[in-house]
Amino acid sequence: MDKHLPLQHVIDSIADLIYFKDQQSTYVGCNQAFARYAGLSIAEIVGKKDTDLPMLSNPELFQTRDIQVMATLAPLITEDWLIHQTMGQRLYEIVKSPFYDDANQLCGVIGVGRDITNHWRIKQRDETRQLALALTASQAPLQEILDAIVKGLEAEVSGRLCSILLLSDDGEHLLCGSAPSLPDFYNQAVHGLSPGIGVGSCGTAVASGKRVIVEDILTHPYWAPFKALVSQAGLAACWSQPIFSSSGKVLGSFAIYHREITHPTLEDLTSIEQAASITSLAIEYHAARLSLERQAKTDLLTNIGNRRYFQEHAETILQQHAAAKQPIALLFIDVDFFKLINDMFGHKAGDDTLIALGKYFTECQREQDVLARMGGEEFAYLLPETDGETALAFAQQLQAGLTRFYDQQPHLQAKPTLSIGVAAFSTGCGTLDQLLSRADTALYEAKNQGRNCSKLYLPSPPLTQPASPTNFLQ
Ligand SMILES: Nc1nc2c(ncn2[C@@H]2O[C@H](COP(=O)(O)OP(=O)(O)OP(=O)(O)O)[C@@H](O)[C@H]2O)c(=O)[nH]1
Repeated sequence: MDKHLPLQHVIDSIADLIYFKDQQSTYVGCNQAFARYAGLSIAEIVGKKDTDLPMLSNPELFQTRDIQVMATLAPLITEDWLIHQTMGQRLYEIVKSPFYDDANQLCGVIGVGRDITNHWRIKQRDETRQLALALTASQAPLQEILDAIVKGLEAEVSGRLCSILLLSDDGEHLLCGSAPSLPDFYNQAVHGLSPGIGVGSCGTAVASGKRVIVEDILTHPYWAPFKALVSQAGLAACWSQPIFSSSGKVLGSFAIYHREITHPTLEDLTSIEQAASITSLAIEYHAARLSLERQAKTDLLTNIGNRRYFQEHAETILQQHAAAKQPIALLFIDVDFFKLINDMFGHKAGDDTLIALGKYFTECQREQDVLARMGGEEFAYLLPETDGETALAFAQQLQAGLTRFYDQQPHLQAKPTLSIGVAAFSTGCGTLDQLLSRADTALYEAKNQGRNCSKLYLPSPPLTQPASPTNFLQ
């Protein structure tokens, strides 16, 4: 090997960008990599200043740094975005050092720039992942987590617009999960579309379970039905990755759009895959949490709300009624002689009766009512915007309709009657405990009166006459 290779030949073999400037910040030389990046020849670069080069968005800053390096005689390391004609913006770590001639006199600045875009993108993606995990662990709303993932992916590469579409539970529709940078009219048009081959990149990705790369939307058959829409939104490319659950079910799609016709790099493909995988984790965790919450508030036997569910809802509704001074009522329902059913037919028959009653109460429930199994053979209804008399009428209807319901349940061995205590606050004012306690008092009265009836709690009237021995004698 030639020990005296010319310097130019040596530096041309280096992939980093290398350049030399004189004390006036005028280029005196560079390597081929630098010239290629600038889109000029080395000869064209020599004699130019930073302001003459197309790759710098802030050339004045670069010249100021040259002056700083020459004044301090110390190297300066910075990270800067440079504009590339075809690759867009790239992040470079630039090391500027003072440059000395043969006589060891300062004669300018030498700079070496290394492309650290991919390294930065990985770091950026890792931060997005950490943020999404932290938000998920802190039980943040799903919307907030999806927005964080989308914004993190957008920040990775300038010009990207990301979106998450979620597949509805019935698998029939695409629902907008997060797309903060896409125009509202576009999101509204996509929301509710049915996935299918040829329904844009995302509809196709969801339907096929495969990644769909469309580099030029306007010429691609998958986008034919949406040309006017994407033109209006100014979108040119869309790469879409299906989001899979841990069991392999498609949950939706993660998409990256560009405003110019754009081919994905390997790094882009890794990026979209990782975004889809962290999105899947957030969606599944959220669904598991919702399911746990639902289970914690559901009575396992009858599948209606339990006491915890009732209390949470009732407290809030009561407060709203008190503020609006609206009437509100409560029905406390107890199955008559239920112990006898267990004793005569066995526990399973008792369970079947409770399940059937849960179904009956659900059928009779109005949309605004809160129904729950309070424990054992006790059920309750909270009846918003209902006064005592109306609630009593509803309780009586429940009892009257029961025979018809039982007629449709031939499998039931035991068909017991109900006793119902009714209580109401005419202006919504009072605590839930007070309302429950009054309904319980009324229920006690119904039981005492022979069961199979409803009683409305009436506060005892104040005594107008003191009791006298004559009264007792009567
Ligand atoms: N099968 C079944 N029985 C239950 C369940 N929960 C509570 N029970 C039974 O329900 C019965 C309630 O009995 P009691 O409170 O004495 O009331 P009752 O027999 O309905 O009599 P009255 O309320 O006075 O009409 C008890 O025997 C409990 O064991 C359940 O989930 N399934």
